[in-house]
Amino acid sequence: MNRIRLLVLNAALGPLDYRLPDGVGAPAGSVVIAPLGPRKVTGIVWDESRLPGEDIAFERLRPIVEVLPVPPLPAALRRLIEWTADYYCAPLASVARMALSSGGALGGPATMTEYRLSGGLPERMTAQRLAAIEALEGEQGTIRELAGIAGVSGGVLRGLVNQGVIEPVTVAIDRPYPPADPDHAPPDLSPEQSTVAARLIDAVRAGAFAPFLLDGVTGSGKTETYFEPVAETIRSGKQVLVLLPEIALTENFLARFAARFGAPPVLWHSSLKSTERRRAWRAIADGSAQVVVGARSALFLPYADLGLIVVDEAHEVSFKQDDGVRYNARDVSVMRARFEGVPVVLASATPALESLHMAEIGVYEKLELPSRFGGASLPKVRLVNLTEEKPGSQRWLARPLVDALRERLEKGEQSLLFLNRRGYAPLTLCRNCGHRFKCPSCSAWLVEHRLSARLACHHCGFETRVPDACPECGESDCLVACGPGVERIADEVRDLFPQARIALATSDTLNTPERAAEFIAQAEGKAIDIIIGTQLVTKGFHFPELTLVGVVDADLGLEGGDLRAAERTYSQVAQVAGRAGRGAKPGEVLIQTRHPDAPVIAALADGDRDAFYAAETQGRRDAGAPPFGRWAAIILSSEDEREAREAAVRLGDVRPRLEGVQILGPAPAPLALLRGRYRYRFLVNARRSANLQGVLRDWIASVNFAPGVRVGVDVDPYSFV
Ligand SMILES: Nc1ncnc2c1ncn2[C@@H]1O[C@H](COP(=O)(O)OP(=O)(O)OP(=O)(O)O)[C@@H](O)[C@H]1O
Ligand SMILES: [Zn+2]
Repeated sequence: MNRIRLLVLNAALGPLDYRLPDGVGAPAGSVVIAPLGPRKVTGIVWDESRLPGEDIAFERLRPIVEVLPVPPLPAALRRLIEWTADYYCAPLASVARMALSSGGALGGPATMTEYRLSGGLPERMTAQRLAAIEALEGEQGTIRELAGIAGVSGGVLRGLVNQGVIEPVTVAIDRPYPPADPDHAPPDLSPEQSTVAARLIDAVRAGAFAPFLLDGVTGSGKTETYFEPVAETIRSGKQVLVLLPEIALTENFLARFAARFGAPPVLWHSSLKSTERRRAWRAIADGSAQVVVGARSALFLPYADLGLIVVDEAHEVSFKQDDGVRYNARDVSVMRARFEGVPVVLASATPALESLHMAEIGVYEKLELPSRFGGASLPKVRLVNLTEEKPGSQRWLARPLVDALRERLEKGEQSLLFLNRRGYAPLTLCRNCGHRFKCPSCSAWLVEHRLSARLACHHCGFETRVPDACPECGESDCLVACGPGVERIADEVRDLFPQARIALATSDTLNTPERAAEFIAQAEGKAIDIIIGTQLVTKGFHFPELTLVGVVDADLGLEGGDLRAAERTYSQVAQVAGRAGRGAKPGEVLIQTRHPDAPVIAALADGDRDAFYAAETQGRRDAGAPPFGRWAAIILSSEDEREAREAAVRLGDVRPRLEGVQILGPAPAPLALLRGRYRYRFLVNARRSANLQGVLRDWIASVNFAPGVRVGVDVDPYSFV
């Protein structure tokens, strides 16, 4: 049959049928270009039975324009796309788009011109030319790259090209990646690690769906351990996907990976250059990319032959995507493994409650690494009660923490201060008239960044110079910073210890892989005494000389009515605490708090993870919260506040009244204005047995919204703003 059904990559369009020109084959999954009115669209040939469409007579169908030269998306990936769209109430096209996230790659193989020495000599030899020719011996690259190597201008080299001294060569753009060697440098695993590795290797060999929770304390060597099943997968010729929560972590990971396997893995993240993105996409799709390390967006790529998925730091909230398709990469990973029929490993020292629950009910197999590698012990934790030990005015470090820092400085050991707040101060106001600096397009305060002399909105990216005078009353020298951010803590530390070498580690300072690498090198090389950082430094890093961790404000995360506030606080503090004492010297953790009796703080002080999870589990059970019940949020937004409100009221008027489904709202969202859009919110709490997605879909479909209204559905929401 040369009739095909296309999933067109445009969320506003339904499936469309086309005709295949004679002699053209396009099995399901093929990526094609098709005419649409006067335009052309990209589409994916979809299984007709799974995508109901209109019945249009064959004669009326238009022929497609061409089949793109890429492998068809495999069936397992098509099933994953369907599942994700269905579960997260997202348009199929929006999910499918994530699989085709390199426009360049879809064009097929391409070539470029590189240059190398031809062996000839110039008519007139100059000292500069001679030096360039010597430097380029054995090199090949673009004129730009060669100019860099030879330390001359491109003009000099082009002169040599004209004289035939340097010759052009045509090469494929997508050079193959250097192969990883599974037996390059295997470590000696501890007995504990070996047991876990052996179990995972068995699962790789079995080649069937098997979800694992790798629950190992900080510093237990989870990475070293899961590298063994990675090696086994490479041996079998299949591909591995390792998901990491943050690009800042990848530098560290890449170095360890290269040490173990003799070559770097293939990287995937949103800030890849388009040529790298193209090269990676094609290698993933043709199966030559052995190990892909990426952010959550790597999850939807068209792996030719996946053999294993690892989600490292699986508890991390950044696996949850909060715009576009709102999905949780941790959960979708498990689904992908299921459709692919391969093992998946969720690794963490502080697993999400949902993951632990799955292990408890026997769905995930739990593998444990209960002790640190190499005999290191877990750090001692001490609470600093801020209601008793008050820091001075405009100061945030209490006496015990200052003393502990001093002690480390005297001993030449490293400390880390953690405060999850970028910038200098979260709020700036005018002493004269009380004016507070607000974002013009969000209901949020502007955060002062002193390093860049700016006031910035952390929600929409709006930035403005710090003014000399108050824009409201015109008074100068009257602006006051309220509360601390990491930059302000750094000032305080500088004040206390002028001789200390200090490093700020935030997404503002470590915003490129080079800067992250430099920071790691300095910290490992003992060139830093005190690190002051945000959540960026809470995980993954291994600095053997670091013996003190100070949590500046453990209560910060508990503010705001977030469903997971306690869990997030627990994991953040436990993770950052886990950076202390990983080497030979024991570590100590000081937690500053105003609520030493709050269950989560007490559990952290006692190192009693089980008690914390037990209490948290009970709380969730009582509230019908996940994993015992289900949550979803609906957010209606519009640039016009009245339009948004009216849409919310109309949707509220037709709310379904069903057994086991409770609907709260509409109410203005806590972030009532975001990026210039007014937002109203419903929260839906359903029993596990209810068909939550079906209810949401029918309900939303029953209202015709004004064109300016956007309807966002967030299934299993993390952020309640
Ligand atoms: N078998 C081993 N042989 C040699 N070194 C090891 C071994 N296992 C772990 N290590 C080293 O111990 C340190 C801690 O390991 P790793 O960073 O993998 O721990 P982790 O469990 O991922 O910790 P976290 O959850 O805190 O990030 C690393 O420097 C690692 O190289
Ligand atoms: Zn803003």
